[in-house]
Amino acid sequence: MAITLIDAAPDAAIADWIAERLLIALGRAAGGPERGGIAITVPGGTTPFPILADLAARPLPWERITVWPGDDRIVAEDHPASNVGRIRALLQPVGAQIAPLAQGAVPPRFALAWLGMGNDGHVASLFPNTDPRADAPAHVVRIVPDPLPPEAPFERLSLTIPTLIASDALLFVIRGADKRALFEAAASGAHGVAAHDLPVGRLLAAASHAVPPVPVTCFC
Ligand SMILES: O=C1O[C@H](COP(=O)(O)O)[C@@H](O)[C@H](O)[C@H]1O
Repeated sequence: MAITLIDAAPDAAIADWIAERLLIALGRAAGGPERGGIAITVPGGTTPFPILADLAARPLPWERITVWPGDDRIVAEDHPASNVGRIRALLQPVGAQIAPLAQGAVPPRFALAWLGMGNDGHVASLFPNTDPRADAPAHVVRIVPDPLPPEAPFERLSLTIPTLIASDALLFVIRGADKRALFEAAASGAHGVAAHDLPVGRLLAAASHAVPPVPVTCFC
């Protein structure tokens, strides 16, 4: 599997990596059918926002970038738990187009699908008990986590594994030794079926089986 693990890096170094990938993707898109535009997806939760703030301060051509949340909590945009509200607050002022999730929406191919991961191995809002599996649709789904995560006890909207692997590259940014161990287990299967069967494991497996395989980088 084409997975590159990069040891815990400061937010600025991760922002450097992302900015470089965005510029490469924008260069490829110039003159293409999307008239030079690209779409990316970014995570919610806590980890991404300092990195997004760093990126927003950089002179990127944000007006050519459409940003989709990878998942969201079903709350008003001005609620502190709204991923799209926090993403919009940072990136709309610098010119990015923001695409709030809507149930049934079909996302574009992403130049970069940036993800976090929960302690339970959830990615986007695909939780172990509620992730649509073999029949996962290629559109945004509504999910009721079971149990509701105490830190954000809301119903969710989420991209699915088929929509996430319709990307040129996957990026994970995760923090902490426990999450790193879980990610490595999911990637290698070394801890058996359980880690592979988590949403993160199934996403990594789908990325590796895609044609061509989707490259994965993890800052962890
Ligand atoms: O609920 C969520 O949690 C995960 C992980 O968040 P973090 O706070 O541990 O970084 C996140 O990736 C997801 O987008 C979010 O909605």
